[in-house]
Amino acid sequence: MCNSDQFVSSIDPLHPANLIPQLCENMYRQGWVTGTGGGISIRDNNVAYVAPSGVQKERINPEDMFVLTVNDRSVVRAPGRGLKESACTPLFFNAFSIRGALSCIHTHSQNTVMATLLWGKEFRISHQEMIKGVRKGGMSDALTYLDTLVVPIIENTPNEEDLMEGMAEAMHKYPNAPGVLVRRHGIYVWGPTWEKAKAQTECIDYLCELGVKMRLAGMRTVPDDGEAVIP
Ligand SMILES: CSCCC(=O)C(=O)COP(=O)(O)O
Ligand SMILES: [Zn+2]
Repeated sequence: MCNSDQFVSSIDPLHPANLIPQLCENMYRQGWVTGTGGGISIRDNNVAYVAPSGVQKERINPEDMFVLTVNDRSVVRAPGRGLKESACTPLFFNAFSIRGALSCIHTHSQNTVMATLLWGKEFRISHQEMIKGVRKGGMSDALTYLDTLVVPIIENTPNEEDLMEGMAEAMHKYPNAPGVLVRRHGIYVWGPTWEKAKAQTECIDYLCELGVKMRLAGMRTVPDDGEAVIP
C-alpha cells in the first residue's frame, strides 16, 4: 500500500472515505446524483475528501477517493486510472472557506430544478414546519417556524467549476442562506457536519417540492403583507 493510501484505508464506517460512497448510494436512490453528477465532500481537519468526476456515484469505493488540502486544493491522494476530482470541488470549497462548513452536498434533484424554473432571483417559503430543520447560513442557530427560508438562485454556466464565483457572490450577499440554487441544474447545501448538511439538504429539498406544488396549485409560499395565513 502506498503511503497516501492510508488516507482511504480505515475500518471505521464513519471515516469520510467509507461514508462518501455510502451517502452517494443513498443520494442516488433519491434521484439526487443520477447520471454521474452531484455528490458530497467531507472535510477532515486540513484535508477534504471528494469523489472522482464523471463516474457512477452509486458505485464508488473508498479507494476511488481524492484527498485535497483545504488551504490550496492541492491533491495529496488520487486514485490514478486517469480520473479527475469532481468538477464540484471548487464549489464544495466555497462552503469550507466562506462558511467554515465541514461538509457540502450538490444534488440535481428535480424538486430544486423545478424551484429554479418557477422563481426568479430567490426561492422563498414561510409557515412550514420543515423550515425548523434549516440553520442560519447553514451553520448556526436553527430557523424558527416564524422565519422565512430564502435561498438565492444563480444562473448556470456551461462548466460546473465556473459556478464558483457566482456561488461565492451569492453566499456573501445572503449570509443567512443555507445553500445556493443553480438554475436548470440543482443545489449546493452545506453544514457544520455531514449529518447536518444531509438533514438540511433533505429539508430544503422537501420545501422546494412543496413550494413547487403550492405554486402550481396557485398558492403563495409566502403570504403578502396583511394577508392571513391559513391556519
Ligand atoms: C450529467 S452531470 C453534469 C456535470 C454536473 O452537473 C456535475 O455535477 C458534475 O459532477 P462530477 O462530480 O461528475 O464532476
Ligand atoms: Zn452538477
